[in-house]
Amino acid sequence: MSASESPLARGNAGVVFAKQSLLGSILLVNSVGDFRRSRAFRTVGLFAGANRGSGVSRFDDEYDAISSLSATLSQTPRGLVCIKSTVSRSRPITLSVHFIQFHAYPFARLEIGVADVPDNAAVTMNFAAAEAYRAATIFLTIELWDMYAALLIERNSIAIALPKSDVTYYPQIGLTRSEKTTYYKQLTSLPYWKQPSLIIYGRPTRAPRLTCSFGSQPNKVYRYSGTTATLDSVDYPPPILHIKSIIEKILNTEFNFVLLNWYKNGNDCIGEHSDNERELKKLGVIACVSLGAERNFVLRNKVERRLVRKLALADGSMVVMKGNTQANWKHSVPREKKIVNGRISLTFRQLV
Ligand SMILES: O=C(O)CCC(=O)C(=O)O
Ligand SMILES: [Fe+2]
Repeated sequence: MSASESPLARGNAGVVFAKQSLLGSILLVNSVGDFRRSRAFRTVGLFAGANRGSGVSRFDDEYDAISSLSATLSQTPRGLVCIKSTVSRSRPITLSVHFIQFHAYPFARLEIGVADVPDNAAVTMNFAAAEAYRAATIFLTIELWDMYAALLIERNSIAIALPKSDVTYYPQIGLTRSEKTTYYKQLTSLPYWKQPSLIIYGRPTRAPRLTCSFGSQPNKVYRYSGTTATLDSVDYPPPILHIKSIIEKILNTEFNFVLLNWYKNGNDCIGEHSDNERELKKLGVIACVSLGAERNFVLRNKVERRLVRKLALADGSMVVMKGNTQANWKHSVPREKKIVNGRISLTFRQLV
């Protein structure tokens, strides 16, 4: 079907379901046919395709190449519900159809299946058969996709074995390559960045990095190292909202404050400290998402000073500190003169 024949172009295809999910916007259209790229119909598709095997993968790295979307929604024997979705692309390649089957309410067991089908394989969207349970099923399925994504991200996480601490490294939180670069760019162009002044050993000092902060409660202030982070805005900029919603799903917790650090190059850094201010919830969670250049994150035991663990924080990764980590360990992002590119860290916190 050529683009001009596309149902969307003819205006007779409608969105039957759209939801912002852990994986981006999920969209089902009520007709098989060409899927035209437009702002209103952003990301389509789930999991299949290019980065298969890398954990959570999505189409949008390649979505210029996507030409059509179709999906099958059907109830299989034995009460299984199965959803298949496939996206055809302009380039002839083998597509993957990924489907989830859940065996029994309330989904004691979740099975993920992957099968390759030839490009442009005829796939029907059988809404007639699906009508009765369509809405509920789609909703549940998307919840399941989210669970699956969280599961994959969780499965790929690395518990950092350090005494008296609870530190986990998530190599990727599921952002696409293009999200990582656009979010970095969008965040660097925020108007709020400033160089905080800190009191270090009683002396006022300019911090070797830029910061800004956002939170849900306008009157909250957050003091650290002798400075006060007042909220720059109670409106989280869109990239932060997206990242916040992703990590809240992965970690199954909520954050009401985020402090951003922008290290313009390897000369910028943050000295050893622990985040144990009284404004922070006792034994709360601090989740630190990285965008941009890879930097080392160094944990050092407060008593056994030679006990040190260095983590390289990749673009799109997250390190999570919980429990008594702050009580027993300090962390820093040391100067690394050779690094020319910038990095932003988003440190999500829980203020009381
Ligand atoms: O940039 C980082 O990864 C760490 C930032 C940090 O420790 C903080 O803001 O408290
Ligand atoms: Fe910190």
